Amino acid sequence: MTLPGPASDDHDHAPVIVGTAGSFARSVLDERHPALIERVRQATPYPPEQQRALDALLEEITEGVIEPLDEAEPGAGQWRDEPHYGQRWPDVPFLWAESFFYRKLLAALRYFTPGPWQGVDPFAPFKNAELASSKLDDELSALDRLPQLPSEEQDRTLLHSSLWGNRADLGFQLSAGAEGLGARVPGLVVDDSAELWRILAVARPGMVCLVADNAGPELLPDLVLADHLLTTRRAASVMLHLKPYPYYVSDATTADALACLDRLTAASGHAADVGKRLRQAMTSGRLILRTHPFFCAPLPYAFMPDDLRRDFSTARLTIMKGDLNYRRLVGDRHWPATIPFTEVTAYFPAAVAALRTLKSDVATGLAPHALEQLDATGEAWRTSGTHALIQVSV
Ligand SMILES: O=P(O)(O)OC[C@H]1O[C@](O)(CO)[C@@H](O)[C@@H]1O
Repeated sequence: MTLPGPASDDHDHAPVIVGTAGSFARSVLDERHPALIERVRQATPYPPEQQRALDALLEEITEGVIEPLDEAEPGAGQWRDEPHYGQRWPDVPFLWAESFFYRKLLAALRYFTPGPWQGVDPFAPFKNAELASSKLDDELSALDRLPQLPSEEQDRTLLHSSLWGNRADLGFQLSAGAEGLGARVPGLVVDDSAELWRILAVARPGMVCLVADNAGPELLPDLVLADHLLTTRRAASVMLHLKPYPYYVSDATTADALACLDRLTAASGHAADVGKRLRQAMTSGRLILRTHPFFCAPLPYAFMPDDLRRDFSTARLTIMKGDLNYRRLVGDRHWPATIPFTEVTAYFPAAVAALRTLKSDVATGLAPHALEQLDATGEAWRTSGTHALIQVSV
């Protein structure tokens, strides 16, 4: 999974994000990852072997250098030729370091090793607690008011619930701590939603790819949006791309998608109707699940493999959810924030939309005056999850 050469000259110009001292990336590596190891230990009574492996991982990420996976680890071959071994974690690309951390965490917990712990999602206790929360009951009941809204308002409401659902990521909440998440800033940093609806307003609807991000409170509104696209005939089918294994704490896997469907069908009113329709859509092939291994790769989408490129190229529109997908879509670099979104996504094989709350340093496609205003606030608008955007490139 070595990063191939730059896709274009532009990729040479903006520095790749690494864990520079004092940076946001560094706080993730130094604070969030050790805290996550502790949370995982507390959530599940792992036996001594796994406890020792967690100790070793903690020591490696805090005091050591990056070590390859053990040769006996299933799938180790895919990570054999990486160029970053022997370096300190903050000194390599942040995107790579985070991705490899999650892979090593799963190796320590024997997630891929045949035996009693194979396939046990270490983040399931957190995901389950979120999905069971009564706050979600209220949000699902609120859907009953949807049919009374004018159709444009329905579109906007469901698109924005899916967008803001992205704040509900458990890794992010780990560092938000007791103060909780800052208040949302209502106006979007960029709003290309009119273009998004225009792309989907065609006589013969096509397939829409929805690249999911977090499970539970984000995936539920994503599924409701998928149902809305199908029922309003903006999409003939929806291909829902999920993670093939647990990743970035709350990222959605197939098990999480099925749990969300159950949560919908077990609700009442409109939510239950959505759940039933989506179950039918799955059995009839109009809601298609995919778990391509590339969704857990430490690479930008510019380096996606041909089969995934084919899926995206046959879609009328691909909707990328969340911050990590955004970093992978535009490249995890210190871009000038005013560089056009269309320029950094020019390699993408068809229309693509990003629905993201801002939770890392990357920003593109901002109008110069918007950037000035944001910087003038003195707030951490890039990383605090208080701001959001909808960007589209055709
Ligand atoms: O769930 P999301 O929106 O992809 O956000 C995950 C984000 O969490 C981080 O891992 C740390 O903030 C980011 O680097 C990443 O982009």
